[in-house]
Amino acid sequence: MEKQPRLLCSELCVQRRPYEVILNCAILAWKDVQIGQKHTGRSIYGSVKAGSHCVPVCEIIAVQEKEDDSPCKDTGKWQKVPQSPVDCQHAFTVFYIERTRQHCWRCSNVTFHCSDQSLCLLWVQTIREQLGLLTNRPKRLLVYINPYGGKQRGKQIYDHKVAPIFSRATISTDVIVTERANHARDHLKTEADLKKYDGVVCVGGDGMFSEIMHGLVSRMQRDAGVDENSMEETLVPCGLRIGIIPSGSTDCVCYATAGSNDPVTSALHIVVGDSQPMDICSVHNEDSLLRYSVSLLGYGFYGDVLTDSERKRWMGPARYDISGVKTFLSHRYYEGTVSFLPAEGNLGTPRDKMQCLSGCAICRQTSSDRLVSKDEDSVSDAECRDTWTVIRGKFLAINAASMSCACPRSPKGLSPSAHLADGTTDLILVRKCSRIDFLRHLLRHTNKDDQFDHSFVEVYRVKQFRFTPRHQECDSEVDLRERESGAGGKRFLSQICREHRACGCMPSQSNWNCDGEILPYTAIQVRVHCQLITLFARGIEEQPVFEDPYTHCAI
Ligand SMILES: CCCCCCCCCCCCC/C=C/[C@@H](O)[C@H](CO)NC(=O)CCCCCCCCCCCCCCC
Ligand SMILES: Nc1ncnc2c1ncn2[C@@H]1O[C@H](COP(=O)(O)OP(=O)(O)OP(=O)(O)O)[C@@H](O)[C@H]1O
Ligand SMILES: [Ca+2]
Repeated sequence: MEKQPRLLCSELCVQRRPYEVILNCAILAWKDVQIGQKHTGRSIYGSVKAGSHCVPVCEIIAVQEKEDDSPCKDTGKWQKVPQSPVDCQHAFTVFYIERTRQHCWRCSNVTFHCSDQSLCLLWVQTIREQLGLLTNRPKRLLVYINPYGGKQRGKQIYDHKVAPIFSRATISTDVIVTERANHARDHLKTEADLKKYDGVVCVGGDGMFSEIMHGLVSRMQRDAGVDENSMEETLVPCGLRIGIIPSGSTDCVCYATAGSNDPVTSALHIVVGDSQPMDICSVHNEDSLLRYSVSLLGYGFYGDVLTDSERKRWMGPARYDISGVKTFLSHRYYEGTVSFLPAEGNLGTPRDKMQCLSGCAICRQTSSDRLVSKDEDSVSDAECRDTWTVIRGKFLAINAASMSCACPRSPKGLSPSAHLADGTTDLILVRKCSRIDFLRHLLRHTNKDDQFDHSFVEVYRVKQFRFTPRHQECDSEVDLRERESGAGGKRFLSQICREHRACGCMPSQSNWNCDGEILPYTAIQVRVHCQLITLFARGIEEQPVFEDPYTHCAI
């Protein structure tokens, strides 16, 4: 990293030891002057080895002056801190982000004691000025809490873990505790004065996130006069960022965008004003929009798990495991036709093992391509090229994963290489197979083995897809023939019905699981809308890099 000009450099006391403290516009660093040169290379992430510490300014949460004669933090006793080497009566505390286990962040702090008040004020003022330059940080948030999501701890989590962080960062909030399902969605769609806010936060699970996303996306389209029902329309992106404080049963949107489902980590991503664009699928039946989806659209296995689990909501998160085992044992398969428009260009493949990490090159490339060609994903162009692929078959599961869908149950997710913001979804077709093979496939979602490496599994990266269940294929085929051949159509109809009886299969059908909601139709048409919303997140960070913290702190 290039050396930045110093804004301040002083000798201050930390825990009664003298430290050389430096602030430039990129970092705050402090080094124990007695340990001096002995330190070795180490993490850029504010760790504490060898008496040297370094925190990027963009990861400082706040700075606060300490009252005179307050109890010394280090001893807990009321006392005047010793005068040597510097007088320590005047002090200020810096609150900053510290990385802990597995992508989790914590709010840490350090108190610097100064020789005189003017020096203390200078430090406080200069750090505040630097923080003031970080214009991506939200100042006013609208927060919706679902008190009944997950283990029903949403309110408690917000009050005890999140509100104190927002208040430390001087973020003002309007908080609404929801009173019914769709309360948040409807409020956002019709009532909320969005101009007052820099972002919207939901406290809950994927269902609650879905409410917020539907409210905001619909509001944007309505205000812009865009018809959401039409698949051909280019939707207008949302201006407000969305934060997720996870307290649901699966929390897959939070887990796949932050790397954990930890409420404090999510609150800190909001405070520092992170931005992660995200794709959204619109799901249609004929000329009407059914819903939007950001994570899983699943027919067959995941549809059946969800349908069964809805009757067991009272069990909390365990309902998915019980319904999962039950659905697995029932081993139902479904017939139908899947058609899709494959993704073109350098968008990778679902089996390329290129995980979508923070600053992902594929998603960044997609962003810049979109700036060049605004019309790049227009439906009519694609359809004109007539590149639809059609697959008929018997399936245990048809899944579309617009992101990895990583969650605590499956840390690498349904499609480990799916991208958050590339304008595509990964279509996973699991054909009819034996129970033991299906179990092998499911088990691979929980370990390092490749869940797509089975003869009965196919996976495609697509921009649009359609599904028609077999019984509707018959109907539409009949309709078409009847229309085409007039009276002769009646003969054709009876022939199809005879064939159907002969094959002995009951026209069974499943439901679509759309991000945890059941869709009322089985025949659907889906289109991916690239980067329609932005979250307060940064994607999953790579493991820390090691570097000399004091002089070459990489940021
Ligand atoms: C043997 C162990 C196999 C474990 C396999 C685990 C695979 C888990 C994959 C999870 C993918 C989650 C995708 C996210 C979907 C969310 O938009 C949605 C809303 O929150 N959640 C669900 O639909 C909730 C979906 C929850 C699905 C749970 C499925 C559990 C399957 C258990 C099968 C057990 C077979 C045991 C045989 C003896
Ligand atoms: N006050 C409320 N009363 C009843 N239901 C509500 C209320 N507020 C929100 N909901 C609904 O509760 C449903 C589930 O909420 P949420 O997503 O927070 O938890 P979950 O289902 O346990 O978690 P996940 O979606 O991660 O599996 C959502 O679909 C939401 O619409
Ligand atoms: Ca995607």
